[in-house]
Amino acid sequence: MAKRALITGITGQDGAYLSQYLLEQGYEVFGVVRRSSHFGVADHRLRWLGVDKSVQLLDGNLSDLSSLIRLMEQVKPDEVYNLAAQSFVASSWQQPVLTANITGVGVTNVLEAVRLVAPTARFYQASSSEMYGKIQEAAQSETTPFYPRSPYAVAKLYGHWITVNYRESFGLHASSGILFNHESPLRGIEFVTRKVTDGVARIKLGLEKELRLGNIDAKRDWGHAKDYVRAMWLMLQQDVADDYVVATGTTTTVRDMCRIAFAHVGLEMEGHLVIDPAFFRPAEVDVLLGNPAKAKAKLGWVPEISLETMIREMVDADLTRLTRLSS
Ligand SMILES: C[C@H]1O[C@H](OP(=O)(O)OP(=O)(O)OC[C@H]2O[C@@H](n3cnc4c(=O)[nH]c(N)nc43)[C@H](O)[C@@H]2O)[C@@H](O)[C@@H](O)C1=O
Repeated sequence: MAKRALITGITGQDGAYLSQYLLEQGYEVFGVVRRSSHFGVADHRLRWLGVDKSVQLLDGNLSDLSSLIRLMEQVKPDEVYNLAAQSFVASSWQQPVLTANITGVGVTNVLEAVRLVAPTARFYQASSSEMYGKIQEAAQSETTPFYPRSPYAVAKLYGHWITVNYRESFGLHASSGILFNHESPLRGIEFVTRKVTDGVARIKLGLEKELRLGNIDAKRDWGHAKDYVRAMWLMLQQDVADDYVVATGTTTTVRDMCRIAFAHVGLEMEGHLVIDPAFFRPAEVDVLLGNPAKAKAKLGWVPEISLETMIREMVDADLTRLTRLSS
């Protein structure tokens, strides 16, 4: 019998790559999709990977416990991956209550549905390196204290601890992956890597002249989403549920990431980059650097795709996309 996986946030970047990975492993994949008047375009990432016809999309919402209970009854999942969230840090200052309700309390709704209907299912929570915020240790591991710096990070911290609590209170097989930034050609355009690769492609094609960014001194530990969804799956294959940092162990400034993108198309960054105060945040996370030693030792997980390779792949994908659009 094929294993059954239920993914919240299936239409996002990680949902799409995780679906592809699980289908390759022979899983039946079900995804929770919130209703929207744009339903027809919601699955564009799944289509990009060619897996849209192989997954089953079901109507549900993290803020509606009854919908999640019904989905658990219908799907009877072996594994549940909670990837849904309001995930854009900058927006969390504009929509702090929605972010708390979905990114934070939404986790409890999924956990409750699992506990009530599918208590033997294995559960994965998408926790975030943003929880480290104002860092308390140079390289952040599972034991580093948290110090969130945005409504998003505060909500993720709640989601993280409620996952730990349900594991300890009810014996659920609930694991939390503390994932550092992970990107790909399927990344949303509002996040800095994709904004840069799309902007560089537009400048190369003569569609734009400049790229406007905020704090380019910020440093992030960037990996590839394709590598990171493998770590999610590995966590749920362990006998005992636990929490793991997933990162590359290398940190790079936004400036240097940007330079890689411009260099790939043979352009100088200096003549095109404009610093725009509109993109600065009320409170910034200056630097993140993950220590993935535990994931390596216990899961045998190592990232395979470098930042340079990923940024080049993203620029090439944006060039192709924009060329197709303008022809
Ligand atoms: C792990 C974590 O990873 C992501 O959160 P993020 O790190 O906030 O990602 P980002 O790409 O929006 O910003 C990265 C850095 O880049 C700086 N930056 C400069 N100029 C612009 C700019 O123009 N746009 C943006 N977006 N950022 C800019 C910005 O100030 C920040 O320091 C999410 O997936 C989140 O869900 C998550 O969990």
